[in-house]
Amino acid sequence: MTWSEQAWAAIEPIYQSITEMPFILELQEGTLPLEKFQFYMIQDSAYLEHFGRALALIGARADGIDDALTFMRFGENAIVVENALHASYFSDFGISGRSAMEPACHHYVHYLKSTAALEPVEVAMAAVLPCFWIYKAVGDHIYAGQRAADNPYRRWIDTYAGEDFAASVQQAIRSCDNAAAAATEVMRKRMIDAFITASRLEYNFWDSAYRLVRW
Ligand SMILES: Cc1ncc(CN)c(N)n1
Repeated sequence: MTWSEQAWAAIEPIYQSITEMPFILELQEGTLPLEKFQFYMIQDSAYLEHFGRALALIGARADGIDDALTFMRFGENAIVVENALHASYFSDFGISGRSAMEPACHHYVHYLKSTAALEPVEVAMAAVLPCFWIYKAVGDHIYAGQRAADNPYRRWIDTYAGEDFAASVQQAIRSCDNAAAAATEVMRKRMIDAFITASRLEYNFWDSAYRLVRW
């Protein structure tokens, strides 16, 4: 079993819970209240900036030049491309300006940045992997099950179910598998733990948006 197969098996129950969350079910149906999507988008815009910074830091700390380039590009992509998507969503969904991070976003961002700065780089790579892999799996899941022809959230769904994102996800999985193959058993276990923690924080992020959790 590869490290990534083991890691996914470890978060399978978390992933199942994510697919059953009201936020995801209502996004798929197109019935998610606008206020909850706006809350999510505003928080996600802040998240993406700091996610990008964490990725660039992992790139700077990566052992090989290929991983360095890969993660620096991921970092650039998170900030430039996804922020641009959010900018257009902001006008489509009547959101203006930026706002402070609420607890779930704050917790997730600071977990990723402290892991990227202070933990071994392979653990940091594993910590950012759910941000790729879970979004791809959820995007595909929603895409496959959607019925509403006029779903207002269609563009969000298409982004994460799309081919461009799929290529980045495969690359992120490969980097983790390569790092794990060269690591000790103890380090592989630490990588799995980081993957599980970040998956829980993905769950929290959607759950808090649905419940509009503020400080
Ligand atoms: C919270 C979160 N996690 C992951 C992704 C996908 N990059 C995102 N946009 N937002």
